Amino acid sequence: MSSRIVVLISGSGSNLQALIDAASTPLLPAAQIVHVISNRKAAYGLTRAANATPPIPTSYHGYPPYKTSHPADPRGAYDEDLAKLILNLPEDQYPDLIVCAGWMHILTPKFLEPIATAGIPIINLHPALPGAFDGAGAIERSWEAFNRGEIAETGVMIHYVIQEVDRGEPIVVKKVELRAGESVEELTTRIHDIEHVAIVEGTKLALEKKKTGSS
Ligand SMILES: Nc1nc2c(c(=O)[nH]1)N[C@@H](CN(C=O)c1ccc(C(=O)N[C@@H](CCC(=O)O)C(=O)O)cc1)CN2
Ligand SMILES: NCC(=O)N[C@@H]1O[C@H](COP(=O)([O-])[O-])[C@@H](O)[C@H]1O
Repeated sequence: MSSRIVVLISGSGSNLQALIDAASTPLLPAAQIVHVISNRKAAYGLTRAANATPPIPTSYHGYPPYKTSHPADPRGAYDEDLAKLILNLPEDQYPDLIVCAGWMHILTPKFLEPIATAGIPIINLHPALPGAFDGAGAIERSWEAFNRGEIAETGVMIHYVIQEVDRGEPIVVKKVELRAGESVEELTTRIHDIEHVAIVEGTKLALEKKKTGSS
């Protein structure tokens, strides 16, 4: 029986593509990407899902309308509906695991709590080492810190998602050495290549941990 993975994206989807390519191979055995959700309509990751064989169902769940429809708590209402979207997926798309793969939206308890109640772990890819450069723009900030002489290495991690952003238990941590004279673009390319390996490894481990009850 294949494990079912729902992937949340916001952009190009190169990490989603790594998961698509690895699913049901020895890199990620007995697993399938069953649904992709983007908070940005133009995310190329939605095209990657549509172009997969077989095509992967997708949803666009945009935030802007909630600013007017729910002025008191747009983020909470958005997150509540995102949880309902996932929990109401048909049986063959109901996830064993949710993977944030370049998902650029901070998730509140209005999402985290119903998903936790349903027993669905959430993991996230973050291009930094545990406890460093939490939040968006981590690659750029680590490059700047290196060039200020503050750090000598950065990294990529896959971690469980908790309310405190990027502070969930790490599953995979890969260190990345920083190189004098390297541009931020060159560093970004190196880090992206490492991300594509880490996200497959982390997803495999998270599914194994769920099966053995150790997550
Ligand atoms: N509760 C949690 N939510 C999220 C986590 C997490 O660990 N706990 N991980 C992030 C992913 N992420 C870094 O890995 C991250 C992404 C985006 C942001 C952020 O500041 N987002 C802004 C909007 C930015 C934009 O739209 O460009 C926001 O949500 O207001 C921080 C961290 C996913 N969520
Ligand atoms: N805090 C999370 C974060 O910053 N994630 C970043 O989003 C990119 C998504 O790329 P992709 O859409 O090509 O997978 C990733 O490369 C990662 O560095």
